[in-house]
Amino acid sequence: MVIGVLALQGAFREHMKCLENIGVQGKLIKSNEDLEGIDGIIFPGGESTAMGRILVDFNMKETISNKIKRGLPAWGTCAGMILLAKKINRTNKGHLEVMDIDVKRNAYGRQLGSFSTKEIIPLVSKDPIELVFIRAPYITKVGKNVEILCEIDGNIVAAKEENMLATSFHPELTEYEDFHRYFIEMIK
Ligand SMILES: NC(=O)CC[C@H](N)C(=O)O
Repeated sequence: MVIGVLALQGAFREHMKCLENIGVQGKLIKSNEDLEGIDGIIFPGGESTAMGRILVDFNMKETISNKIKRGLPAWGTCAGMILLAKKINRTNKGHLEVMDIDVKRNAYGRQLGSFSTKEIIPLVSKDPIELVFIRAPYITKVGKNVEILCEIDGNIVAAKEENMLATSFHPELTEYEDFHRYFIEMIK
């Protein structure tokens, strides 16, 4: 199994390390050609506007969006979740626009709104795992096929829809690999 990690900007190295830790081969994705031969793709945290613009500049936006719509498993963490969302901040605009969620950017405020917490996420881990939120978004609305995996203080921070997974937080920045294992199980 080979998991692509979008490597245009943001915390892609951390996701590569987590994949290595669980014995899964990662592949840095910097062009459409790199998309060949991958079994899934991860969109890391970073700046969604920057990543979205580079996807357009590199002519990757439609290619990736179509692959996900045709079933390529995809997981977005923080900015990566924003890339997947159909709607951002109640506009009708997104980036890849593949997952039936509306997201609010910088939902906890900007840098000062960053925090971490330990939670049990029933479908993902039986023990509490650390969730790290950095200038994080959250989901404000989900479509009928979206399964909510985690809510904190009434805000949706993790969800799944068919072949897609979205987390407001950064599992790649913690020692907990439960979400990476969960994503791999989604693919198997
Ligand atoms: N840690 C992150 O990925 C921050 C996301 C960033 N605030 C954005 O809106 O794109």
